[in-house]
Amino acid sequence: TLFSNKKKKRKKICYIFFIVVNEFCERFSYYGMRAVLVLYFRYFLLWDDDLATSIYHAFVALCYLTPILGAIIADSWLGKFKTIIYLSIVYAIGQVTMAISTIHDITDANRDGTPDNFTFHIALSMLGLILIALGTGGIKPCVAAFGGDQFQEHQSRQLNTFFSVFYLCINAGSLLSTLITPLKSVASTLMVFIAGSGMYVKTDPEGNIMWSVCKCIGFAIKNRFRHRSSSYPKREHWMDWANEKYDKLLIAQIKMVLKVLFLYIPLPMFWTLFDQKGSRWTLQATTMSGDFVSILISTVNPILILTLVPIMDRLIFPLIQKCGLNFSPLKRMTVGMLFAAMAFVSAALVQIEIDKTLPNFPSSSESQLKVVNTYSTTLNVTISPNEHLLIESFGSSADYVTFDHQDITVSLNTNPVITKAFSLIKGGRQTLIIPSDPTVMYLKEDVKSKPREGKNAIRFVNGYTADLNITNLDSIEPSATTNYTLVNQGKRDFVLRHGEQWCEFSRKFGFGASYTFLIPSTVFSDDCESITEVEDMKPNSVHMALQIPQYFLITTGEVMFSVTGLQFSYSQAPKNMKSVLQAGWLCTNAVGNIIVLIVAELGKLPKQWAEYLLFASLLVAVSIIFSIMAYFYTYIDPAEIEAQVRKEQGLEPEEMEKETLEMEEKDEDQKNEQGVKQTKI
Ligand SMILES: CC(C)[C@H](NC(=O)[C@H](C)N)C(=O)O
Repeated sequence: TLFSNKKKKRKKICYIFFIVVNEFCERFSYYGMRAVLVLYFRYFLLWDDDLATSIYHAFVALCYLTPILGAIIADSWLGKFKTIIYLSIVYAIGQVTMAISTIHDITDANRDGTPDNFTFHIALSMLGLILIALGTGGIKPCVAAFGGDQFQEHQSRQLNTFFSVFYLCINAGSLLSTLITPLKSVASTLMVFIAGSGMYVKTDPEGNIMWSVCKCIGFAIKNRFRHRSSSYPKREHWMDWANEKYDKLLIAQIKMVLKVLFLYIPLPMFWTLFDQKGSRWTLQATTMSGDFVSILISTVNPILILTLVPIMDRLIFPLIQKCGLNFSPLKRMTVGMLFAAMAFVSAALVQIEIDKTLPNFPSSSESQLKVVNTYSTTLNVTISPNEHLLIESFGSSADYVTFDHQDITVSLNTNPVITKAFSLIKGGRQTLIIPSDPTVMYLKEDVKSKPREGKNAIRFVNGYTADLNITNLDSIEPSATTNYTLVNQGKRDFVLRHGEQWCEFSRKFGFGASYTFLIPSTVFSDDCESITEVEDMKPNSVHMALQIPQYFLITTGEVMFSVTGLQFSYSQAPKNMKSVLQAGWLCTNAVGNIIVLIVAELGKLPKQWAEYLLFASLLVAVSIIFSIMAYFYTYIDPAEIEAQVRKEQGLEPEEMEKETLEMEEKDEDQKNEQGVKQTKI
């Protein structure tokens, strides 16, 4: 017996391995593709930021809505195993379609590097994304529930460990996703999953269960309405009004599912905060300094998950249990929400620090102006009505001057005095460039937000007497100013050239600054030494390491909320509705994403820190509501309830046991048979 038990255990570990590796590969593919999706929209389809982010969030939301479809297919028709196989094929076709849509040569007849027919590429990529959403979302509830199905009722501890390992694999896949191409991983997902085929415990679908559930609920509501008069005796539960027509077992199962789904109503708020990691927090990072921006953003969450899940499972939760505290799943989820709220408080505090260092940008009714003087002497600049600036040669005004009107007149104390009228841009920042011939002074538009991704915006004013060529820039005419170019942090070299003459100019950049470099007429004679720099925008000074506490808090929250939610959704679902409840759980994520899309993108508060605090307060309020709902929730053992109902229906426990035994024996025979077949092959 001992030997056969050990053998069974080893076998189980083996086929659980196939399932978790399958999840690893799938998440690898999904996150790998997701990481480059916004870039594809921005730089291939040439969409603007807003459209790219909206379509991205809509795609993510779709990926978490399609689980309902997958669950219906699995529980009512194909069973989980076949659903995973077929939808994985759809998934792979989606990835191939998406990959084809990125080949610009297909419509680039004139070979200029730009596709000629954007509509074709957009249509193809949208089709690809829909197929991917169908594939990834469709299989998601099935894989988790299918993994859970491999355990027996008494193995609740192992089941919890399975879900923790399952979650670890999700995050390991997400972490490594940038290293290997997504396409290969979809193919390997399928192969890994099929490889374990002969070993799995496969539960059969029980007819069109979803249709029966809907009909049963519909009947209960109709019947209740028909018997609304007080002369009819009350029933314990409104679903009991379906007793006349429907099987007691089905009604009991629906009650279990509805109870859990009701509990899920407040949960999307957690995901609303969680999903802003990828949007608001990423933007926050671009206003900070530190040279690990991209690494931090894409890897900190999965790395923390990989560390925190084992710590929680092996240390924190057992310790809490040893202290005699009952840290039930719903309590864990509430605490998880509070951690997420704390993460947003931490983000707000960081934002307040950042705001102290940010430039004072103009409001929509104001205009800002700076003056740069490349004339040969110091100038007295008067901007009507009463702004007087003294600006040295090859220098600039100390900071931007803010005007609440747009029409200004500028006078220079040259001989004769030069006066010129300008109209400033409302809500904009501009620089008045005074060249060597001040009569042609002109306005140049400046950046009015922090350069993206911590880059630096730089431009050059040519005070040299002839055209100049600068590395990576078009040639600049005398007195002209280049447009901004974005450069990365670190030391950058520029070579300035005019005919045979050249000199090299080096500059070390921080993060998120903006500079105007003034090139004097002596540039070649002093080997670029005399180039002066005007700081239009200071580099970021709040270090990105300050974001670590908020990532730590939200990930701790995720471990408590998400891993527990996954286990809870499986354990509280009746046998034939496991995937449906997994899908319901995933839907809370979809709704959270939709809220981000609507509330966070449209209803922006003027102060970012205030928005963070608002979200934190909302989540605290929601977690209080959830804890009250959880207080009234009684944990159930679905198998026990089902057995009890069966017993009430007259099916003797011995018969049931016999039935179970027969099924187990059948399963074992089937597996042995397949094992023999495989050996023969
Ligand atoms: C959406 C889920 C929370 C889960 N994501 C993660 O675990 C992230 C990577 N920490 C998933 O199933 O992708």
